Amino acid sequence: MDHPALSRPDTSDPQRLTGCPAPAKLNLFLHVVGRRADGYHLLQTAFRLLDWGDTLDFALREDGEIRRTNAVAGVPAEHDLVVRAARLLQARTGCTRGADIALHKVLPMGGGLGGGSSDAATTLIALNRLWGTGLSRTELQALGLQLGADVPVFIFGRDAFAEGVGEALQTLELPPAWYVVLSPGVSVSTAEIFCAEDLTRNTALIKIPDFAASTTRNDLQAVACKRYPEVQNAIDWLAQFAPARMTGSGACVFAEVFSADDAERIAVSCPERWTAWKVRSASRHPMYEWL
Ligand SMILES: C[C@@](CO)(OP(=O)(O)O)[C@H](O)COP(=O)(O)OP(=O)(O)OC[C@H]1O[C@@H](n2ccc(N)nc2=O)[C@H](O)[C@@H]1O
Ligand SMILES: Nc1ncnc2c1ncn2[C@@H]1O[C@H](COP(=O)(O)OP(=O)(O)O)[C@@H](O)[C@H]1O
Repeated sequence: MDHPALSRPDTSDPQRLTGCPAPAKLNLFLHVVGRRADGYHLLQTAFRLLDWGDTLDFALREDGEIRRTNAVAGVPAEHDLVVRAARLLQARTGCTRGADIALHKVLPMGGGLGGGSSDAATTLIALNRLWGTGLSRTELQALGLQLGADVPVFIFGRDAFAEGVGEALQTLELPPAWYVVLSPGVSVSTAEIFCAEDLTRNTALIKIPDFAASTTRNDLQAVACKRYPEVQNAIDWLAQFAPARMTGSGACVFAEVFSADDAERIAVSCPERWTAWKVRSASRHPMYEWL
């Protein structure tokens, strides 16, 4: 499937920010290298930002209320990371302003594309500007980590090599690339995959320069494929064209291809029961300069 590229928000009205992008990510590799006492896993992973994602609109409210103004299938407003992010920023800064928030969902949920986390990151960046709360990038990253391990990288705003639970970030300089991203039509719970008895949790540490050359993998892939055979089927199908692997805890799988034309050709030949997208990398978050 084709999709519009992400654009920059409209900032012409000081009372609102419309068309704020929330890009997807891929985990180019993901190694589980240990486990913390609280059960969270220590990782090494490479995050790649994509020129594809959700968009959000924010309108200032002076009464302090946080309202999501549209329905989102499968995500009640009170559970939405967007609403939780807005409340967290209020609590952290003592801000008495509120917002109406519209979330235009494009990314498949439970896909390992980080959609919910990116929505939350965009909310923190946008409201920090709309409310004039003035937190720095580092402060927002720390706040975002309270919402989920994947939130900080979207505030960091660049391709990154990540350690810790995904919050210790170093910039990665990667050449532009085209990908085919394929959703095998199942939604995978991140917690379910990390809790699995059969997950390998002791992969040896690598150094950043080894990343391209070394044999990396996604340690979560075998676990997800065992529980969701369609993920393995999707990898096998995509691997006919280029090396294919799962992103994050799944369910989406991806392959880097040589050109936009190759991506298009492969995406349109995807079996009907799945959905495939032609996607370009984005080396920076479109709102990177706001922090
Ligand atoms: C696997 C990754 C790779 O980028 O992405 P997704 O597949 O979710 O996109 C992330 O580590 C997911 O980050 P995120 O989706 O924010 O996870 P969180 O909400 O913080 O955690 C959900 C659950 O996953 C487990 N979890 C998550 C991250 C981590 N480093 N170790 C864990 O054990 C915990 O059981 C936690 O309760
Ligand atoms: N704004 C949001 N967008 C998507 N999912 C959300 C959102 N807020 C909360 N969630 C919850 O988070 C779960 C996983 O979200 P998502 O980020 O799409 O997947 P993943 O973590 O696999 O990348 C969803 O199934 C949903 O229950």
